[in-house]
This record gives sequence, C-alpha cells and structure tokens, in this order.
Amino acid sequence: MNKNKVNYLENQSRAIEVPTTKLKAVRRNEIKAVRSKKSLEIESAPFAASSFSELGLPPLLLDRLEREGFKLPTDVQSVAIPTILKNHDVVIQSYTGSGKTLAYLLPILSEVGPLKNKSSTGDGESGKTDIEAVIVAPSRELGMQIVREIEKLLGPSDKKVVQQLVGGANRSRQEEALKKNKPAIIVGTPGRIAEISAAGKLHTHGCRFLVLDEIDELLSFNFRESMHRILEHVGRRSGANPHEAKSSLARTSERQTIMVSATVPFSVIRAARSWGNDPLLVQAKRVVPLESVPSSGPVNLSGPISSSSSNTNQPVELTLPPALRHYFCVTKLQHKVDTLRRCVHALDAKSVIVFMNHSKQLKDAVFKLEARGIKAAELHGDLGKLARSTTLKKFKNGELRVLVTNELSARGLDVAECDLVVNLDLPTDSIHYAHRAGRTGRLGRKGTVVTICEEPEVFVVKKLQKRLGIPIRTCEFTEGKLVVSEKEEEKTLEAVRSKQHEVSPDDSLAKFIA
Ligand SMILES: Nc1ncnc2c1ncn2[C@@H]1O[C@H](COP(=O)(O)OP(=O)(O)OP(=O)(O)O)[C@@H](O)[C@H]1O
Repeated sequence: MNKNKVNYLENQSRAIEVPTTKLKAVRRNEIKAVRSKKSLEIESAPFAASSFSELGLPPLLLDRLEREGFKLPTDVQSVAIPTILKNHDVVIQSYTGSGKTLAYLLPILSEVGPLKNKSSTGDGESGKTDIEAVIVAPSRELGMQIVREIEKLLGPSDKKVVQQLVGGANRSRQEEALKKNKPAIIVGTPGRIAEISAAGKLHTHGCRFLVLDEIDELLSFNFRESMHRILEHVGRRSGANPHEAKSSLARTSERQTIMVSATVPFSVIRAARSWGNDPLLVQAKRVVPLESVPSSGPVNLSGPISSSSSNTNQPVELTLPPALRHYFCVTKLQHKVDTLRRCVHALDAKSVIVFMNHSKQLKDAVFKLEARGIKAAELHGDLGKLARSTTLKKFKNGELRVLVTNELSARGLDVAECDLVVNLDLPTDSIHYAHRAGRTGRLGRKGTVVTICEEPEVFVVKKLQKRLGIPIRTCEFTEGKLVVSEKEEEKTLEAVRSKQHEVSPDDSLAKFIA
C-alpha cells in the first residue's frame, strides 16, 4: 500500500471521528473503517492540505494530477476527499468555483477505473461489468464538462472508462457504446439516464457511487420521475426491497451517495437525509453530521448567510466567492443593451456572460451587441446540441466576447477567463443570483457582477443584498468608466455592515491563480 496513504489514514483516524451511530458498514476495504468516537472532532482535519498526496489518493492518480497541473487541493477538496474515502455519504457545499467537481471525482477515481488503488476491489478483479459510478447533472453542458474533467485525468487511452448519457444526443448510439465499451463511470442528465435504465440497458444495481451534482436543481419538479427511478435503481441489488433501505442488510449493499451544490436549501437537507445514510455536511472548513442541521429555519451555521425563513427554497448555506465585486446600475428598459455595452467597455471585460430570462429578448440583445461591433452569441435550451456546444467552445476559446444566455448556463459552467457577469434581467432569488454570479471569479480569480435594472426593480436588488449579506454598489458608466457615488457607497456599506460580518479579502483560493 502507498506509504502516504498509510500515514494519511493514521492521521485521519484522529482527524475526523464520527459517532458510533454514524458508522456505516465497511463495504470495500477494511482499511477504510471509521473509528468509533463520541463526537465529531474536526479541529485537526486537513482543512488546507499542502498537497494531494496527504489525502490518501493512489500514486497513479497523483501522477495524473501533477501532469495536469493540479498542485494543491482546495479547502473543500482537503475536507471532502478523505471524508468520501471513508465511505461517508456527504453533502458537499462550498461556493462556486471552489473545486467541488474534483472534490468528489478524485475519491471516485481512487476506487474505480485504471487509476484506482491496487488494494481496491472492483470490476477488474471480479470480471463484473456493472457501472460503478453514476454522476447526475441537471444540464448537458454540465454533464459534458464533468466528462471532460474525468477524461483529462484518465488520459487518452482510457477515455472509454467514462461515458456521457446526456439528453439531446442520439440515444441508440449511447446504448451501443454502453454495450461495447462497458464504461465504469457514466455521467448524464436525469431524463436520459432514467430512460436508458427503464429500457433495461443500464446495469447499475451494483453501482458503488451515486453523485447528484447541483442537487438543489435536481430536486426540481421536472426531474422528479427520473430522479425517483435513479434513486431506486442505482446501487440497489436486484430484488432488494427499497423499503428495507434502512435495514443493516440493505445498507451494506447500498451505494455511497454524494450530493453537491454551492447552495443548500432546506429542501436539500431533507432530501439528503432520506436519500443518504447518515450523511455528513462537508464544507471548506468543516464537517458536521447533517442531522445536526435544522431542516427548516431559522438557522445559523456560522457561515455569513443564514436564512431566517422556513421556506424550503431558501438557502441554509449560501456563500459567494469573496473576490467578487457586485454593482447595480439603473437604466430605462430601452437603454439596457446600450448600458451593457458601456459596462463591457468601462470594465474592459474580455469574457462576459450576460443573463436574461426570455429567449426572444436574448436574441435581440445579441443582435444589438453585434451591430455595435461586439462579438456576441446566444446560448439557450431552444438551440440544438451541436449549436450549443459550438457556441460554448467559441466562447471558451475567446472567439466570442459576450455570451448572452439564460438560467441554462447559470449552473456549473466553468470558463476560467470569464471576468464579468451581467444580469440584464433580474434573477428570481438569491440562489439564482449566487449561481449566475459564480460564473466569474472562479478559483480565487477577480470578477465583477453587474445587475442592470430599471428604477422599480431597485428594491429587489436591495433585498438580494440583504439576503446575500454582500455590498451591491450602485454605479454608473460615464466617460468610459465605472463610477460609484461616495454617498451611495457609504449607504450600501452601512446596510451591509449591519447584516454581515466582514468578508476577508484574503481569499484562501487566491493561491491558485498565477
Ligand atoms: N486543486 C485545484 N488546483 C487547480 N485548479 C483546480 C483545482 N480544483 C479545481 N480546479 C479547477 O477550478 C475550476 C473550478 O472548479 P469546479 O468547476 O469544480 O468548481 P465548483 O465548485 O464545482 O463550481 P460550481 O459551483 O460553479 O459548479 C475548474 O476549472 C477546475 O478544473
């Protein structure tokens, strides 16, 4: 066994200790047993590990991480990786762009596929061809992005270990590929996974990992039926009675469930409790049993924001990347696109994501921007899969300066270069604001969020400011500059000071940017 891993596991048994009642049956590897202790001691957990090798990852995977230029784990990775390696069901919550994807992919790749620990059991040894990990994401774009992240680590010769099952693509081709390549990991959207599963072409009963990325979005009504099928079939042995899920026998055959989002409303806490086995809430600086988190407000979990409402869609935990700056600018409806143009120039933004709520207005905005010499394109669900991926590619390559889109792109979209997010229509609530805003300022980078609104909408911005506990400064774009009036600035800061603790400008992710 890897020496690093031994040391790490020894350290870990001191670091994260879980009450006896929270022990899960050890399914795969005796070494991974969790020691029984009365309380969850987290003070000595590696909240900021100085290298990936401290986290008990296999040597091959460490090599790949180095090759791909991943030098240090982020805070959430430092906590999530060892917790998942210890077989816990988890809810991972940390702000946008903090590296949640690798936080769950790395422990999975430690157990599944060609980079895994030699000591792990798996298909290779038993000749089993079942899928071993199912990753569910709410959009094709996000699904495809996750696949690319896995492929990057697997390398070109092992690409077939992962397969995407996203909607909009040819289903029979996906089914043929499943049969031919026998992938160990599938990543897909709920509808397509459920469809292929219902057709009997997806063998997931022996599946060890179920990841629900953007869990709060996956709880939405549209996905209900598909999610039900996935939860009932993934990681459940044939013939196992789902109603016996809490019995010890059923537990040992159950999957490990990993739920992820930057925003964790009460509805997620409740769902996670019923879908997981004594899940832990994993954040950048702490691990707590989810049981200890109230499933309705008011709560205060030490984060800067906590809800004081019992509405299930209100965030229990909602933090934003500290390096983001937030502004709003008041204008008339007919001048919105022109204000956007002035905003892009004033900030000299190179890569801009603009959010709107309706596709028709969205097309008009693109037309007007192009007419004013700004390279722009639209991205929304009415476009075909090919058009969507071509546009996204162009935006990522820098061929487009402005991407005008809707909620489709608010979640998970990772474009490191994006330096400005503009809300040309208001988001519906603070959760939507957080996900939209999080397309910029990723991994500790600087980023600006500008909301362009009409006078009667200002009260909504003030509400968002209050709920999020961040200053959203009023600004104007004059003479090619972003101007904030000092009087308004003082008022904004006063309002926020009374609501929120100071956000440290010294973001722990700052070390990731050159
Ligand atoms: N340890 C690391 N070192 C360097 N880069 C990293 C590291 N971890 C992740 N990244 C990169 O940081 C970017 C953001 O990561 P990721 O998309 O996982 O964030 P996230 O927390 O899931 O964001 P969101 O909530 O918006 O989905 C990605 O490009 C990813 O490859």
